Amino acid sequence: MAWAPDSLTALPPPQPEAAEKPGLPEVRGRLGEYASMPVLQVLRRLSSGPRGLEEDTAQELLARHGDNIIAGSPAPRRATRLLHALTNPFVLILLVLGGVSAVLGAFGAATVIGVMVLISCWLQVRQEQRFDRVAATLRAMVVTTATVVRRASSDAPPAAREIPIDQLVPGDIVTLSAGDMIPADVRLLRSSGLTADQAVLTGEAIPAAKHATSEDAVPDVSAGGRATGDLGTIDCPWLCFMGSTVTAGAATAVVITTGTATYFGAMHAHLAPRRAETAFDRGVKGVSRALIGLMLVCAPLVFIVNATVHGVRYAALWFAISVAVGLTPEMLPVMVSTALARGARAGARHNVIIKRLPAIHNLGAIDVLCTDKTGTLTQDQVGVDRHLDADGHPDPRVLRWAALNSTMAAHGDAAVLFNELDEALLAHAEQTGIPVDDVTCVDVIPFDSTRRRSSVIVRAGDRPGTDILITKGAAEQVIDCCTRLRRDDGDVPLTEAERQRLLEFGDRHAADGVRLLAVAIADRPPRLGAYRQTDERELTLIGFVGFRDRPRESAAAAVASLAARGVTVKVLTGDHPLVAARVCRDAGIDAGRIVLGDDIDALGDAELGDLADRTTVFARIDPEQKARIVRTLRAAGRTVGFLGDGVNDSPALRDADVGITVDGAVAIARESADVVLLRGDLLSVTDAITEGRRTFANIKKYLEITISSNFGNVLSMLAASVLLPFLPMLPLQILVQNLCFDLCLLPLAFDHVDERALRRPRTFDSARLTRFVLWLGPVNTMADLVAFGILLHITGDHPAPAAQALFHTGWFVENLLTQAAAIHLLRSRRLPSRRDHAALPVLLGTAAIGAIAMTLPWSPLAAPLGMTALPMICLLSLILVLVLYCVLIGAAKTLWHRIEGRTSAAAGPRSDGRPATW
Ligand SMILES: Nc1ncnc2c1ncn2[C@@H]1O[C@H](COP(=O)(O)OP(=O)(O)OP(=O)(O)O)[C@@H](O)[C@H]1O
Repeated sequence: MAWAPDSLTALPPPQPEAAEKPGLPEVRGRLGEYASMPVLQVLRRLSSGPRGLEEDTAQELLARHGDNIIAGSPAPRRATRLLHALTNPFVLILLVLGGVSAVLGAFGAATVIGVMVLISCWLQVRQEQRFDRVAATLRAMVVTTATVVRRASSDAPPAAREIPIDQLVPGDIVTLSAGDMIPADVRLLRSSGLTADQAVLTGEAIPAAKHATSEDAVPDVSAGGRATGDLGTIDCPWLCFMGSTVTAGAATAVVITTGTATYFGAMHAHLAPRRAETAFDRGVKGVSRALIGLMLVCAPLVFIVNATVHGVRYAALWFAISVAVGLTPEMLPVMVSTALARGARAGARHNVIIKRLPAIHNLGAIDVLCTDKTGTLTQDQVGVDRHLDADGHPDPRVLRWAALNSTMAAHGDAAVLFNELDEALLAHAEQTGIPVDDVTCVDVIPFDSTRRRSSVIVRAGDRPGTDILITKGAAEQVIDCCTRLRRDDGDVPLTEAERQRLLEFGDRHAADGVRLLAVAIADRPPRLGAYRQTDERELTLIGFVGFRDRPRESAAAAVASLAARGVTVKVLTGDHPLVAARVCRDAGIDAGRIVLGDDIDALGDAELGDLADRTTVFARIDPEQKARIVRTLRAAGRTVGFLGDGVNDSPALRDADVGITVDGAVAIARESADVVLLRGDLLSVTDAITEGRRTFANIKKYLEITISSNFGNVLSMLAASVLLPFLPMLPLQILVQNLCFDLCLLPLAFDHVDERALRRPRTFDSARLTRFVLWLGPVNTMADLVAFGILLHITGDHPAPAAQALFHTGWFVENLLTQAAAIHLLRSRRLPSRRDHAALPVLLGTAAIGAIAMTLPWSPLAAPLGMTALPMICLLSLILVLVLYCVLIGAAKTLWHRIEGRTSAAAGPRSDGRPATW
């Protein structure tokens, strides 16, 4: 199913002018009209021309048409958010329990439950609003732009410049090249080898060929009996549509419609969200379901035991309801969104922009990072190092042909493909004074990562009547198309032995870290029709140009730090295997046996998954092979991050658990990625992963502490039901205590995290969480049982109702104090110390619980809550129980980590980087 690019959809509310949304038939009709007109008429209708709009006119048009955005996703109103919060399963459970309490006449309990619902919903609405604001701010830092040709005034020359795509207006002239997002619905004016990925609208993965009609030709609408409306469809070759992307080639086009009036705007409601459910969503859902299950088992059990032992059904029911409320983690959604928003803000401080907030969890869980080579392991400062003839002698003529190929790639005013190699060639040609403007361009067969070569066809003034085809590209790929070889004394046939020699020559340079492009040419008779890839044959090889890109100094340290964090780095490159090996060596990566793209096509998914697990470097792979490697690694149970910045990386960026790109990446890479690094090196990825783990560690802490503590309480209540002749705590008191505990746990989202928790990939593991709760919950109960014994001993002489009030108050105080202590004792692997202590918000939260416990029984609220002041002896005894609890829980936790550590060690070393459970 198609997905919608973020920069077009996740936008602020629509402007009034853009609010009227035409339907699909209307949009198609309008596009069909434009498609059926000659180009000049299209330009006249839009009051535009090939020199572009004047800036003032563009501003007027912007005011009239509104921003070029899709008015489909206004921020939900507060009431909608509130409704959403009310339908959260935890809140629904509370509402049901509150309703039942009210029907049974327990108005106090119903009121406290109502307060809990209100607080939980209010916090959730507020937190969601903050969450959206953080997400919008971060997205705004990754602006997608379009290249537009405009004039400052009517007599000023046209100038091309980048503007945010939301500023485009009908009539704007835009230039498109590989990797660009098509920013509006456009009619092509000129094009060269253009193909567009329209999957966003059609779901069809194979790019569609697009071309302009000749300048003033009226498209033949009668051909095939096509009505005007049909021309407004996706299939129309001279229209390109907002949201699709240029996969190859280049074009100049005029904007026909923008924003909601585009095809994409009309379709938007029917498009799928950006991504399906993530591992994080599934994890939160799984834990929520487990908690609801626990509550559904425990609460009836408490009711049955109480009703059987004491026979008081109503009281037992209220009590069971309160237990159920206590077990419901209604603050979980608030906690999760608070932690994610904090993580995203912290990431931004490290120059890491997290475009989709739930991706933070997946960042922390990454155990394999697949990366391309240029810009991550190298500095992306490519320079021409050598230019050699076919015999390996320096030859400036080869440089000139190669530079001509690069210059002509800038065909008309649109760059067909202009990557770092072309840039380096042109810079070098300029420096050395080699002329590259003495020919005219006839056609371009653009570069693509599967062919790994690009061709241009030129005419030179001194060779009238001949088209010269110039091809440059990966040595093997160009040599494959050659039948002759240029020598000083003339061209000779390319024999098999020569072919082998040339390939070995290429390998020798590659082993030295030099990217070698072969350059070949051929004369062709002039023709009217376009040139195609099949014309790249029977060429004459004239030589090679070699490039160097210095290794990034930080790469080795970054790779080592990723390894120390349990993340295996794999390099997926379209480059030569020996260049890849050299770059890896410089970056401290042991390349091992390098696997080539051609070797994996015959493999089934399972075989490839296995091979990918064992392989560090894949070379000469095309974009689909990159994506397939990522998919098979995921299918084999790995959590895969993919770091890339090119057009050829976008399928893999989308298929990875977390797509990571850099700020200077092509638009489609930035659209496909979840995370954008403002500083493009691997060290930023380490920062991003660490932030992901920190966020997840805090969510995990919240779950461990709240569930183990509540579970311990349930066990204590069951024990009390059997041992005591009365309920151990009043239902209302359970609810108040639960409310205090829940609120004081929220600051855990801002807590410090133990360095050890950041060392390994982490992911949701319900089984381990269950073991943790089953191990530590009963320790909680042990302390409670001691407290029960002491309280029974103290209350022995008192008359019954007063004794019960004292008992209830005593356990209320003891329970709150032990819960506050549990936050500090369980929040980290280590026991609290000066080096490892809670963050200030957590300290304040627990201080608040302590203060509530120590003041409530003496406050005016004591009587309504059925509490009484505690005698000093009782208080001191409870403090002793608290000390006992701290010793027990500290020992139990240390033992737990030891046993779990041993179990994981017995299960095998984790040098493979597989995610550790928490
Ligand atoms: N502009 C170009 N013209 C001709 N050939 C090129 C050009 N750019 C790259 N090539 C050739 O195509 C090969 C693959 O390039 P591609 O850009 O697909 O690799 P990549 O996976 O992006 O590489 P990296 O890992 O360095 O980012 C290069 O090794 C080179 O031989």
